[in-house]
Parts: sequence; C-alpha cells; structure tokens
Amino acid sequence: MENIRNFCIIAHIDHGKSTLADRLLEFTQTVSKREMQAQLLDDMDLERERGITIKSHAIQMNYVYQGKPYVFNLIDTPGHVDFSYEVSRSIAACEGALLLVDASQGIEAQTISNFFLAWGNNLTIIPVLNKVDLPGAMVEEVKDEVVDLVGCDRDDIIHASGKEGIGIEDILNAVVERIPAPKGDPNGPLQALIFDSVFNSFRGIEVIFRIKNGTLRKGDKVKFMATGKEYNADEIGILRLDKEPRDVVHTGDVGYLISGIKQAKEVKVGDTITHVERPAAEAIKGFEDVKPMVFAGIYPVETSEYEDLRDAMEKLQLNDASLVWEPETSAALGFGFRCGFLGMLHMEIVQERLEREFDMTVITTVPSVQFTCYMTKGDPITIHAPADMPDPNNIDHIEEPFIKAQIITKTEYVGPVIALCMDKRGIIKNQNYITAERVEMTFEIPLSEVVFDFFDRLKTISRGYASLDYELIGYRESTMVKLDIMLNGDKVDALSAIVHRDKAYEWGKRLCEKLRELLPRQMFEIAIQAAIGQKIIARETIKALRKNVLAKCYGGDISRKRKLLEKQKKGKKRMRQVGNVEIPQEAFMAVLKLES
Ligand SMILES: Nc1nc2c(ncn2[C@@H]2O[C@H](COP(=O)(O)OP(=O)(O)OP(=O)(O)O)[C@@H](O)[C@H]2O)c(=O)[nH]1
Repeated sequence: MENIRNFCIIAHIDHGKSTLADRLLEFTQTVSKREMQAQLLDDMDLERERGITIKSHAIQMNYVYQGKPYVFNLIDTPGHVDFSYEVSRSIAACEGALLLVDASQGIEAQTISNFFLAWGNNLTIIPVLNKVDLPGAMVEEVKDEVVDLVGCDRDDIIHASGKEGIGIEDILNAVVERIPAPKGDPNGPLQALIFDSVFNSFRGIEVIFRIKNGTLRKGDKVKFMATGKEYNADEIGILRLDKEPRDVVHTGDVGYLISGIKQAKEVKVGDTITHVERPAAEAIKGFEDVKPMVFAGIYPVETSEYEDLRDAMEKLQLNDASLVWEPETSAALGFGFRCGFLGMLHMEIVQERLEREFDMTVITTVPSVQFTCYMTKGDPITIHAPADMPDPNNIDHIEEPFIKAQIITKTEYVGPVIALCMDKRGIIKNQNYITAERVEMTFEIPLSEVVFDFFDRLKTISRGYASLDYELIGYRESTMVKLDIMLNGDKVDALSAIVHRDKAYEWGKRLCEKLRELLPRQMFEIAIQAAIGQKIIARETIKALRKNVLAKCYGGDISRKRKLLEKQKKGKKRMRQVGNVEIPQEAFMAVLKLES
C-alpha cells in the first residue's frame, strides 16, 4: 500500500488532460510506442471525433522513484460541465489530483469548480501550468491566478507541456512526493467502492472499483451491499491498457471484477462490494444523487423497437450513471422514455451512443427543465414534460429552477455579457477582477434560459473568451405558460413547450415559421398553428406538393426509380409520422433554434 498512488487529472475543457495523460503513459512505458496513439484514453469513437473526454478512464502505471517501485492508478476525467458527475466519482477513488491550467488561457470556470470539488474531498492538489510551449503562454500572470485559487506557493506549480513532453518527470516525482499513499486496513473486512461499470455482451457486466479496506481474491464470494446480491469473483484484475487478470487485488488499489452479471439493474455505481463471509459493517458513503437539468423524451423511430430501446437504455445507464429515465407515453409518438440529462451536450451524446453502440434510431423531443406546479387544491406537482402541465385553471402558481452562473471573461466583454444575461431574465450578483484583464461575474438566471443556446451565444459575443459554470440554487415563482402546436388542427403533444409568458407570443410566431421551414412538403396542405390554451396566437401554411418524385423519371428506368425510392427511405430515418404529417427530428428541436 505504501507504494500506491491514486490520482486524477482535472481541468477546464481543452486544457490538455488527455494529451498529458498520453505523455505520462509513454514515459512510464505503460504503452509501447507501437500502441501509442493520440488521446489514448479517449477510446470511444465519439470522444476521438469530437476531441472531448466524455467518460473517466482508469489506467495503472509503474514508476520507479529513487530506486523504489511505485504503482500509480491514473484517472483521466472529462472537462465539460455536463460531465462533472464523472469527475466527482473519479475524485472519490483518489487521494490526489493534478490540476492543469492552460498557460495561454488562465483559470476558467471549470478550473474553479473542479478545484473546489477535489479540495472539498480532501485531495492533495498538484497545480500544473500546462502548454508552456505556446508562444501566447502568460506564465507569470497565470501563476498568480493559480496561487490565488489554490493557496499554494509559486514554487509548487509545475511547468509542463503535454505536447512537447516538458515537465513529465517532475509531475511523476511530485505524485510520489506529495500525494499520500492510500490508507485502509488490508486485514479488515472488504469494502470496495464501485465507481464505474461497463456492459460487455460476452462476459457480463464489468465492475470498476477501488478497495478502501480488505483484500479481494479470485474466487471469493462477494456481496453488493445495496442490492444484497451475491456473486463469485470469477475474474478480478487491474486496468492497464487492457484488463489484466490477477489473483488478488489489494487495499488502496483500483481494479475490475467480472462475475457474469447480466442484469444492468444489479449494478449500482456508488455501491460497496464486501465479502459474504465477514462482511463489512457498513457501506462506504456513496455518491450524491445526480440532479438532471434537462428532460426530453426519447422514442424509437420504429414503434416495434420499444423493448430494444429499453434494453439499450439499461445497458447505457451502466456506463453512464448520470442518465436517468422512466417510461412515458405520448399521444403523438406512442411509447418511449422521459430522460433526464445533465445538459444539452449530455443529451446529444446519449442519443449518439444509443445509435452507435446499440444500433437504435431514435427521436428526441423538445427538451425542457423541471417545473413545480402549485395547485389551487392538493399537493404540488413536478413537471418534466410540457404534456404533463395541468389545466391552467387549477394552477395557483408555477416555480422554475434558477441557477447561479459563474462567467469568466475579458473586461472588454463585460457589457455584452451583462446584456445577454439580462435578456435571459438574469440578475447580476457579483463582479470580481481576477487580474486587470479578466473578470469573474456571478448571475442568477432561470435554468431554462441557460441550458439551451446560452453558451453558444456567450461564446459568440465574447469571441470565445468566456467560460461558464453553473449550479442549481433552487426554485422561484415565474409566469410560465404552455405553448401548444397543432398540425392540421391536431395538437402534437411532443412539440409543446413551456415558456415564459412575456416571450410566448414572439416564440409562438417564430416557432410556426421555423416549423414551416423544417417540415417536409406533402401532397396536401399543412396548417401549423401555435396556441396558448384555446387561443391561437400564430399560423403558417405549408403548400401542397404538386409533383411526385417519381415523375422525374419519365416512367423509364426501373433501377433509377428504385434508387430514388431507396434514397427517400434513408431520408426517412429519424422521422415520425404523426397523423398524416411526417415530422423530422430537427422539427422537434425547432424551439431551441428560435433565437439564432
Ligand atoms: N501547444 C500545446 N497544445 C496542447 C498541449 N496539450 C494539449 N494541447 C492541445 O490542446 C487541445 C486539447 O487537448 P486535450 O488533451 O484533448 O484536452 P482535454 O483537457 O483532455 O480535453 P477534454 O477532455 O475534452 O476536456 C488539443 O488540440 C491538443 O493538441 C500542450 O502542452 N501544448
């Protein structure tokens, strides 16, 4: 145990965590030159394509320091605010954290929030000034910022460049010198915290854990404390580039367990593994429940695929503990699921993972935050979907979630940032100069105004020089109304939205215009109407299509006709027939595009 060091890398998005992790793996020869590829730990295709980390990844390295061998368990974590739940779980498995700060950018919003997360969990922080190779590196200024935030000495900050391989040895040495070895009793009853899991269709669910006390041996009979289920530790081992089986995993170590578990619901991230004989008296304190920020319906494009979709969601949930869902029915779309996400990026990623990893084609409906309706009679109702909104006559008042938003930007953009936040019904609470050029502002804003396109607009008005972090602070009364959309007189529940009354007329008008652009023309006319209650507030018409596609073929070439039909069929992916109107995926998201 003396020779183990468990640490994670935390930073704001794009400050270079994955690149630095690559260098650490290379330097410690955890991977050979042949196996090395950029951002090695980002092993999902989606992560590579987008260049972002979505999942935390654990990997073990060996390092010799002053002649003594050490075992490092490194956990690379995502930087985007939507994935902070991954970060908090990784932190629970570590004693220390490398806090990277991009020397050309300085401290950003998630640098601060991730620092406080690690610090609050008593992790030893090693501050690292990364990307010092960049010509724009502002070494002294950014060091001032780091000293201010972390409260460390200037000399504690390590200069590094993941790209050029600068400072790698200094970092590895600091891990040994500054981060404490894990504590725990190797002879005590087994307590291992499950902090991640992966579905493997051949071998059953792989459980990733960190042992706090006791020792786990291959073949041991183990029990998951939350579910009470018992298993055989068929295979245990450590996580190198691949899983490496071992006969024993010791106190303080990070490892995996395979016991042929097939049911996703048997594995709960945050649960404790113990022995059936000599069980631990209590479970390790698990993780705080996730608080989803955005809710949307996910429906199969083919109604017959509902059960397959449920199966896919269960498996995905294993690997994404922040995804929550429950069954939902829509008059327009049939059976599906109401899902809670941590943000819009998370929602996009879930949709893409369902399609890529589980081969599902799904429709996602208008996202919404959660509201509380206080009724004139009876208990308050929580609403996750516009379709659930009760009759306005029975509502006393509605409360919506508010957040505290922390925005860091350059002083020259303070004006536009304040204007944007005011437009979003925000109130400025604080303004604090980090340096002469950079300022940190705090706002209170309704979540519904921030969760959708706010970040894009913030980036545009600040030319990319703004970062945002937010946390929920509670619910406040607002005058919200339900905006309904009707196609040829039929209300389409999946297109409804809950909006602030002051914006409802404008939104209704623009939503109809947007839908006119997005709905494909059909052989008949389509009337698009927006209504609040019984009152129609806007209308647009899509003219009927006169020619049919096959007319272009002059009736001749059969194979060409077939190709054309084939092409049409493909185009139908991600579309749902509602009544006699076809609605493409983009139309369900139209409400998000009204301001751009
Ligand atoms: N010049 C320079 N560029 C770097 C350095 N480290 C990373 N980069 C570049 O910065 C970008 C982001 O690097 P990543 O390693 O993907 O950053 P990350 O922090 O892992 O990103 P997320 O996991 O998505 O938060 C990439 O384009 C890298 O090539 C460095 O030391 N110097």
